[in-house]
Amino acid sequence: MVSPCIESIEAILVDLPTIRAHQLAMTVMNVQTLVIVRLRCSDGMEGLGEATTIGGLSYGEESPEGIKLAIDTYLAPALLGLDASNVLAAAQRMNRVARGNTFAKSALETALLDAQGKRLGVPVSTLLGGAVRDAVPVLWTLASGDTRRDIEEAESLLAARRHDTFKLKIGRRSVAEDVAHVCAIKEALGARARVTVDVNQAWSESQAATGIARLEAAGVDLIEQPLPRAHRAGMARLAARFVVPIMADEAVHSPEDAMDLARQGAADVLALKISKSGGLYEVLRTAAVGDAAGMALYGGTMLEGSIGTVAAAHAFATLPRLEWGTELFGPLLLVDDVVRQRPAYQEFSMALPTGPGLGLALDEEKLRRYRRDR
Ligand SMILES: O=C(O)C[C@H]1C=CC(=O)O1
Ligand SMILES: [Mn+2]
Repeated sequence: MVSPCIESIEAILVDLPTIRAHQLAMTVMNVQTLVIVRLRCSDGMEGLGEATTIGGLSYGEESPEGIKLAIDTYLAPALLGLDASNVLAAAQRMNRVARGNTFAKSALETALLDAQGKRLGVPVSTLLGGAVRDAVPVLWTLASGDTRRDIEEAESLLAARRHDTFKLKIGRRSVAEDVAHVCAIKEALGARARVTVDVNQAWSESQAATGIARLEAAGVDLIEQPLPRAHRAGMARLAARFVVPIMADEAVHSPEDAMDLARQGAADVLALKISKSGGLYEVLRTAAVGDAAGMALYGGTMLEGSIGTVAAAHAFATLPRLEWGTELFGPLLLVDDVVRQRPAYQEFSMALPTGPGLGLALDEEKLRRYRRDR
């Protein structure tokens, strides 16, 4: 059998407005930029991939423009001509030509997996060993910046049975203001919803000690990345001090990070993201280390559109234990997308598409409409 080879790779910047302002500790988003990867193979198969960041360069080291540059200039030329059906060999080549740049690598690996799944007529989750669930639980992030509006949003999503867990983005305002905001929302929702917070590294250890004590007393269920990512010893002291679980997000990018966090007792829960890990295989390796160390797992997002979100869902659907569910709501934050059918959300979950590959098809007209270089 002749192996199909990788013939061309395109990285396209797509700008999509959000349904409302999304306020995080480090930025306010009104638009999300998707880097859409289109990978064509010599057997006619086409694979799709996606990478996003949050607020350009304000969240992490990669930006949409930088991801496109890394793909166009370094990663795509290194992949052209390789066997399109050997995803791990392609990943190894990418790691040889570029350090880091995990978001770009994740988008390319996703496109290879999508093409390979279509080639074999099976979903991406089947390529990864098989899905153990056909839907993943999905929470919603309340981040309008306004307490009353957040409560209304939560009430309507609870009534629609779309979400029953809400993550609040804090760390923009003072600890006292943030705590008051969270407590008001938790009090309004009571036992009907789980409430978690994401501080996105914004607190010092003493601010965290004060803030978490109050949030724990108010019944908040989970505290995400309260301290800067390098401050693992501080995270370990917080994890030992409080009963409410502490989750690592920015602090965990790799299996080695997961191992070190486990050794230090610096997190009870790990937020997994295909973008941080550099792809689906690597996020599952990170998950395996955390799981083996007794840490609970959570499927995270970089607020991707449908393509990146569904890719992550295929990986998370294969995890034996996914105690904290996922936050794969990215497509719901966008007014539109570049696929023909967006993933379906109901009964507090997102259903995994069942078609070959990712199970998604590009909407050419929408791609033309929203691409930056139109
Ligand atoms: O977890 C993050 O830090 C990023 C992201 C996930 C949900 C959300 O609203 O922002
Ligand atoms: Mn986070």
